Amino acid sequence: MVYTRGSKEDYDRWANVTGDDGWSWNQLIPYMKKNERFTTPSNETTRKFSPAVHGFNGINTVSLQGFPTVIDSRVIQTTTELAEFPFNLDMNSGYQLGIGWEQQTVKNGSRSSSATSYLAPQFVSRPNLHVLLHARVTRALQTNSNNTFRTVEFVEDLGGEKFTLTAGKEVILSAGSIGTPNILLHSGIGNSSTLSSLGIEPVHNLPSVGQNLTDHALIYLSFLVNSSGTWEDAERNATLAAEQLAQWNTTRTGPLIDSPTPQIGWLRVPDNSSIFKQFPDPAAGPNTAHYELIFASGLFGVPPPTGNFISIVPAVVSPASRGSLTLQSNDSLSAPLIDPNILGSEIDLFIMREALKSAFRFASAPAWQNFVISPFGVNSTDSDDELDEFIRENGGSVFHPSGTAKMSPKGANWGVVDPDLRVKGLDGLRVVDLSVAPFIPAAHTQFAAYMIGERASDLIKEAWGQL
Ligand SMILES: Cc1cc2nc3c(=O)[nH]c(=O)nc-3n(C[C@H](O)[C@H](O)[C@H](O)COP(=O)(O)OP(=O)(O)OC[C@H]3O[C@@H](n4cnc5c(N)ncnc54)[C@H](O)[C@@H]3O)c2cc1C
Repeated sequence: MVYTRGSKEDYDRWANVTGDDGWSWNQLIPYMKKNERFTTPSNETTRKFSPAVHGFNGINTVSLQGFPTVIDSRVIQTTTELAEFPFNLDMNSGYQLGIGWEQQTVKNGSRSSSATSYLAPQFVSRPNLHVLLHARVTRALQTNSNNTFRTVEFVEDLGGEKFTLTAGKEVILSAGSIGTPNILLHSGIGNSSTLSSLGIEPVHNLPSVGQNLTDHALIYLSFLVNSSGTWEDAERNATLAAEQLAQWNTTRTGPLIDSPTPQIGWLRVPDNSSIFKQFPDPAAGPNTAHYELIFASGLFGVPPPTGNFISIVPAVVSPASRGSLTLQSNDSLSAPLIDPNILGSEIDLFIMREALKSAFRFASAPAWQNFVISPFGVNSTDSDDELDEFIRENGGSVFHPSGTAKMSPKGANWGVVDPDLRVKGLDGLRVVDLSVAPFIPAAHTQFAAYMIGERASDLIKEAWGQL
């Protein structure tokens, strides 16, 4: 439900690297507005966002926090106390740096998603749209000639009969950053020699398929606090939890109407950090975050038997590390091998360590006096080695896999799709999902997925003379 766009520089980098200005921030603005229906809770004023940068008539609802938490005023007060954490009225303006109110894809207290927006009942009932439930695509197949892939093979029961469908115009593959390269590889589209060694007939040599897997790493960092009113109250009290759920079920009010993160920060390590002597800056530009701080009034995961907690969760948002997705067998229903390689690059570990220290500094501002007791499970005085151990023991993913079928300029000998999202060198097959992102944006990634979908719909209409 976290709705963040990233920086203008993130998308301008897409445009630069693909040679297609249509992927730049300014060119994507109409799609941002087409996607977004910004709504404000009735008690809200403009003090939490900038109306100028939002769409109010789109399809997917974006809103602001609707229920207060015990951290709200303290987070905002800290932005007036520590200069390194400036307030940013609207992190979705294209300039993301600073601390501000989170925007969330929530409509009237419930999650707004592609299922409730683009596939809402009035759309899913269109006569020219057929949704097959429980169907799993196994491969794209050649249709007529070598270079044309307009046929899709799928099963309805795992291991059951295989069916095929052939599209009149083209096939749009939208299986996500894991599913899409998995299907392409089983179709013989990938690194030909690797596919041969697995017993898959190589059909089209595209070594970049499954490479460039990029994700955001996080650490669930919590602090013991001297306060009630955090999630743990309901987690340890079944009656209170049942009351909150009943309130949400009956009136869509109460603490369960929001995403868990009322504020977010986007920050950079200092430009003169020693690490930049060894590594280039992985961010898209000087106004793009290296790391994020995610604020929450509770501990993520199962809480210990006693104590109340808040979280300041650091995440590395412009990572240099790249993982990969490969196959373990030629069985198109077997799971792929995923190597996330999170924090695999030394600079990502450095940034995560600095982000942890930044979270400690944030929690030591005067605003948190007599509230924060101590970090939980780690000490702010720990050495770099101890922090690295804490990171390695507790690191995880923000669940933003991207880039495994990345775009490259037309004619490039690397990449998987052209800037119009057609698979390089093939006819009839287009990829429309986050796998085409050449770089992961410094943002939670649903927005980028929506932008790819919105622009793709125009590219497809244009290709078929319907724009
Ligand atoms: C737990 C979690 C929390 C997240 N929270 C946020 C958040 O708060 N904010 C945010 O911005 N982003 C969030 N994200 C990230 C965001 O959901 C993704 O970046 C986004 O959904 C990617 O869109 P996509 O279209 O590329 O892929 P997906 O949304 O993954 O869509 C791919 C679809 O293809 C289907 N599929 C895959 N393989 C096959 C196959 N072989 N046959 C048929 N169908 C197939 C899948 O079932 C899926 O429905 C979260 C992700 C996760 C997992």
